[in-house]
Amino acid sequence: MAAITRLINRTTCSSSSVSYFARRSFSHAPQRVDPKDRNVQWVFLGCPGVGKGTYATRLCNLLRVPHIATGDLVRHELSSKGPLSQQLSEIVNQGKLVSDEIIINLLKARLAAGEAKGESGFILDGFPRTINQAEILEGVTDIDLVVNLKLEEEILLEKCLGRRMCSECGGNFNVASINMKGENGRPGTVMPPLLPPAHCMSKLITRADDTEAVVKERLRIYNETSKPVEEFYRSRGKLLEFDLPGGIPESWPKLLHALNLDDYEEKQSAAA
Ligand SMILES: Nc1ncnc2c1ncn2[C@@H]1O[C@H](COP(=O)(O)OP(=O)(O)O)[C@@H](O)[C@H]1O
Repeated sequence: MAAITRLINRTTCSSSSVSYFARRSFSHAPQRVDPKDRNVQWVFLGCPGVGKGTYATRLCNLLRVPHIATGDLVRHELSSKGPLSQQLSEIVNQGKLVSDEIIINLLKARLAAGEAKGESGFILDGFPRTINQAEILEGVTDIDLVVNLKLEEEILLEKCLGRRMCSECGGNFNVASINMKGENGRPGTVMPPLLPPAHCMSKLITRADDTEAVVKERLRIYNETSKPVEEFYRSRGKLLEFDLPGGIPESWPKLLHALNLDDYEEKQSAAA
């Protein structure tokens, strides 16, 4: 983690110098820690609404690694009303991507804070979202695995519109009830709502960027800008494609199986 923070530290001048540095950093590769001697370094990819945050959080709790979501870093910056917040709110509320430079700075600060606490490993959620970001990451650290979560676009829209957050505890919920019939050999998808406990019910808020127009724009940008990141990792043999079969009870065990972690949960609870 120290190496990634040090190198990202030097990538903050402009997006063109960022990619220049990313390329250069290959020839000055830092000492990379053998995967045996550190925790996992994984990336979660997927369209808005697919559930990256939900599954990444669960895996982070299981594997005891930090969940680093760049969307959370952006929202935290927005709510802090700091110098960047006005600029960020305009970008985010239009469904656009924040510049690579800003996002790298936020990530750098998050990694430095983690490093100070002695964190090891991570699951990145929402980063990288451009080829430039993927190159920067490749220039500074090893990514072991990239999980690409997939769902039908129709479902993604409904799920984004159903997202709710408790303004008090920060818990994430979803009021959408998905019941999509199967057709042409494709199985149907049932995803029951993920309702909050009674004490959160009156405190639910909706993200300002979860309106229909903004979600459609985010999906468009994902397909145009972030989809190539899938190919970036596919060509390096690191991409694990995972079609979500349904809601959490159905998908979670299958995801653990796909990650060769079937017994991990039981072993962890037995050891606790
Ligand atoms: N890696 C990134 N690069 C650029 N912008 C980002 C990145 N991660 C997050 N953002 C900004 O934060 C917003 C919210 O991100 P996130 O919570 O990951 O949303 P989503 O629901 O689209 O997955 C994005 O629409 C974008 O404006």
